[in-house]
Amino acid sequence: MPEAVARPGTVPLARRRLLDSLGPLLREWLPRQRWFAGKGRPITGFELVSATDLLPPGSPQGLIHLLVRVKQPPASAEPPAPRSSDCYQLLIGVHQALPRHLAPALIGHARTGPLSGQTLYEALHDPRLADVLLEALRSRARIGSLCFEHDSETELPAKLPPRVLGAEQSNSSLIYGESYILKLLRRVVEGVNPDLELPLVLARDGCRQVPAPAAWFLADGSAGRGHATETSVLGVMTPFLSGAEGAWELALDALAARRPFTEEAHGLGRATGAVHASLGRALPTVTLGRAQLAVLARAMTDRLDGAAEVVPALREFAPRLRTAFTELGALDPAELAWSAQRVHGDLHLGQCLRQRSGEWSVIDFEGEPARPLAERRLPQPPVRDVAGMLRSFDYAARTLPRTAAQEHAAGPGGSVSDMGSGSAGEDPAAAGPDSSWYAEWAEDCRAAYCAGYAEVAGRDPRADPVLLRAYETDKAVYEVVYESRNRPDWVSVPMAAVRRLAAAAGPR
Ligand SMILES: Nc1ncnc2c1ncn2[C@@H]1O[C@H](COP(=O)(O)OP(=O)(O)O)[C@@H](O)[C@H]1O
Ligand SMILES: O=P(O)(O)O[C@H]1O[C@H](CO)[C@@H](O[C@H]2O[C@H](CO)[C@@H](O)[C@H](O)[C@H]2O)[C@H](O)[C@H]1O
Repeated sequence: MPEAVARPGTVPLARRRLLDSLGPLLREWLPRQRWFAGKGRPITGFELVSATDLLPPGSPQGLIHLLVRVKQPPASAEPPAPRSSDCYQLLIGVHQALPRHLAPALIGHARTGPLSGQTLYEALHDPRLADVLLEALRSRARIGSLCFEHDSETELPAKLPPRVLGAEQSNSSLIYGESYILKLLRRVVEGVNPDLELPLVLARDGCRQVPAPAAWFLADGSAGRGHATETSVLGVMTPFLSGAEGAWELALDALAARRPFTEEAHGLGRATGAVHASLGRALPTVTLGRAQLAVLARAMTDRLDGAAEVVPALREFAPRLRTAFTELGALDPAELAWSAQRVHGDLHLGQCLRQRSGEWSVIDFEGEPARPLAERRLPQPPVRDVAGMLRSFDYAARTLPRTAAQEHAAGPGGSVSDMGSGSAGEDPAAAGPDSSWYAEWAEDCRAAYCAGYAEVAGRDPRADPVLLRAYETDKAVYEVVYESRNRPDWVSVPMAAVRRLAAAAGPR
């Protein structure tokens, strides 16, 4: 079954005709957006799920909130399930003539349909329109099927100056007055979204490692639609940790200065342990029996098989990688110290921020965006997150030497926008004279992280090597697919791990 996306309600005909104006422009514009998940597949059509005017009639400019389903042929053997359409959240500004400062936000000039003659642009970049969202959150507005909410303890100030977060991300974020950050989810799915669900649960449990949601907005499936559908989370606002530094950047800085990162890794392990302890307290846990292990092993094997269809370079390693999953399925559950519980689901260095106080925060509980929501919300052994972080230390240690080599090759003033010419088959980081230093750096981080985790969680992930190896392998396979779709120049990074994990499996 394809994943449920927000279904079209009774969108009036006049509104549906908006697509006559927008469709030709979106066809060009969408594939250029980092957050567009359907890159590399042709767009065969659009379907309007909802269109909501956020400004009153007669305003000199327009702000249309859109949920649009984008029809595309499914990728061949796409794991985990073929999807032929995704629903995206768009905020479209409408102007007669676009002011110069908004030029980079241009989507295009409508030539047909009801907006013919108007200039359409990405409204997040327009401070006046960003303010409309803030006001809606402040006033708990209900506009059409959109429901804006804020936490009852939170008094959101008015007129906070907005700016768009420049970072590469899977969604889009607005920062208001350096006090709050509003993440607008781009690919919208129906149902309880862990990106709001888990931080709310953690906040209620008193977990200090995760910023508590201050406000959010939803598309209420039952409001203004022809038939009841489920609610979809569209945006989540949390306090902005001003001056916080990303663990990914900190790790690369340490590598560049040839400094160890073990103290930081240890702190990150403790923070992960605290988040897991809180989730384990607040939400149900499931004992891992033979049947559960078999299901996990089957799912990992299926994902590997699907991934090998998509990325042919994986095929030669698949038989050996599969042994990690076979061993998982054959584990004696009595020997395992872990239960399954809710976890972060896509933990890596980019999801951890060091506050000015030195404390670590964990963000982005959306899980792996390509997986169906129901799967992302299943209880999992917490080792899954641990494996994600262990992979991330390896990523950092392989990324820095690649970047440095590129800078060197580009010469003074050269660009390093391309992360390397590495194809799936190469491992440039392994070839350099310093490769053992980088490998040790990652190994030390991994050990320090697990030690920090064990101090808080009471269980050392290294005590269950079969479980850990299975999850690391599963993650590396996911990363190969992720990179081949989103950042093909990075594929050699997870491919190096695939090679290492396959070699460690010995003869099949
Ligand atoms: N509460 C916060 N305080 C400061 N920066 C944040 C906060 N939340 C997110 N960020 C910044 O926004 C970036 C993207 O956030 P994230 O939730 O990971 O979005 P996405 O799912 O789009 O990747 C992070 O890498 C971080 O730099
Ligand atoms: O956008 P998200 O942060 O939700 O996660 C996706 O993108 C990540 C990259 O931005 C990707 O992470 C991979 O690259 C990181 C370095 O950029 C590295 O630290 C991670 O270990 C590696 O998995 C993530 O997998 C993907 O889901």
